[in-house]
Amino acid sequence: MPVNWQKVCDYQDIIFEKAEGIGKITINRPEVHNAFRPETLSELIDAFNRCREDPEIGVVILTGAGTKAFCSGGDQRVRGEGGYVDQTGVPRLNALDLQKVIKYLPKPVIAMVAGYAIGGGHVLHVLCDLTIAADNARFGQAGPRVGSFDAGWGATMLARIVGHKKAREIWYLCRQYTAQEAYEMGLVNKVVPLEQLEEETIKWAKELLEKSPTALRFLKAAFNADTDGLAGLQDLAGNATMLFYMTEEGKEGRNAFLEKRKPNFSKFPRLP
Ligand SMILES: CC(C)(COP(=O)(O)OP(=O)(O)OC[C@H]1O[C@@H](n2cnc3c(N)ncnc32)[C@H](O)[C@@H]1OP(=O)(O)O)[C@@H](O)C(=O)NCCC(=O)NCCSC(=O)CCC(=O)c1ccccc1C(=O)O
Repeated sequence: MPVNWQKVCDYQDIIFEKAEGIGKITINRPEVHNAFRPETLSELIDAFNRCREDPEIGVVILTGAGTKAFCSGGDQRVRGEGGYVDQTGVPRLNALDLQKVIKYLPKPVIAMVAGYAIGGGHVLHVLCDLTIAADNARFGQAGPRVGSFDAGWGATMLARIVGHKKAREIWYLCRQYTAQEAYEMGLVNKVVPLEQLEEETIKWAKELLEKSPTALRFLKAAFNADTDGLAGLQDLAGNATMLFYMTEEGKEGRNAFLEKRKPNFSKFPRLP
């Protein structure tokens, strides 16, 4: 059954739609294989933040317009000195800000990849929770060929996923890998014929929507905490605080303060 996507709001470089609990964000610059410029990244960050705020959305799909590319990374035409130059003349590296937003969105993000996922575009799919690839997908890094590198999550998360030897090969040699090769190295979750890509991705999204949102939220935070040191722990701990605020024990502390009495925590069990 096809999903009846409804546009959420207007953007210049992206399309943001939602339906049936799923947010779908599409990089819409097919003339440059969906390369991103600073404005694209600002819009993506805005759309992801809206997904975070929207209680109707439980899963987000990130994709690229057309069948030729998911995303080919930074738009080399606007690369200046010190970053990618926006329309006001300011050089930016705001792909890094988008990476944080995807990684810390407390909802699963699925990369739906047809065609090229290259350079900074490849890093985006690496940071998504899951990747569903069409059989025409091609994956790779391009930095050392074009005088760039992502020595943050772009390198280190990739190594966590495919292992150090393979990650070094991918980054140092800038080769491209087929969808099947990416599947075999654990870089994508499923490969399907191009014409089934959206149907299969929606199937995975709906399966996620049947699961406990709090369980998924904590699992995502735990996977982040494993790699992100104190920042990851801060996020995991924030989720724990959110849950604690929902308990009677948590509420007793607040109520006692507001009622100007001593809190009575004696009724709460000290479980083993
Ligand atoms: C993806 C290709 C291998 C596809 O090749 P092919 O099918 O032959 O198509 P083309 O004819 O090359 O491309 C069609 C059309 O698109 C234009 N185009 C493609 N990619 C880009 C791009 N990245 N920027 C600008 N334009 C692009 C291409 O010129 C064609 O247009 P015409 O008008 O027809 O000429 C191949 O396209 C390819 O290799 N593309 C470039 C890949 C690449 O080098 N990407 C950049 C890597 S570096 C990067 O992404 C860093 C950005 C980043 O995220 C980052 C990292 C670390 C810190 C901070 C940041 C940050 O904030 O940005």
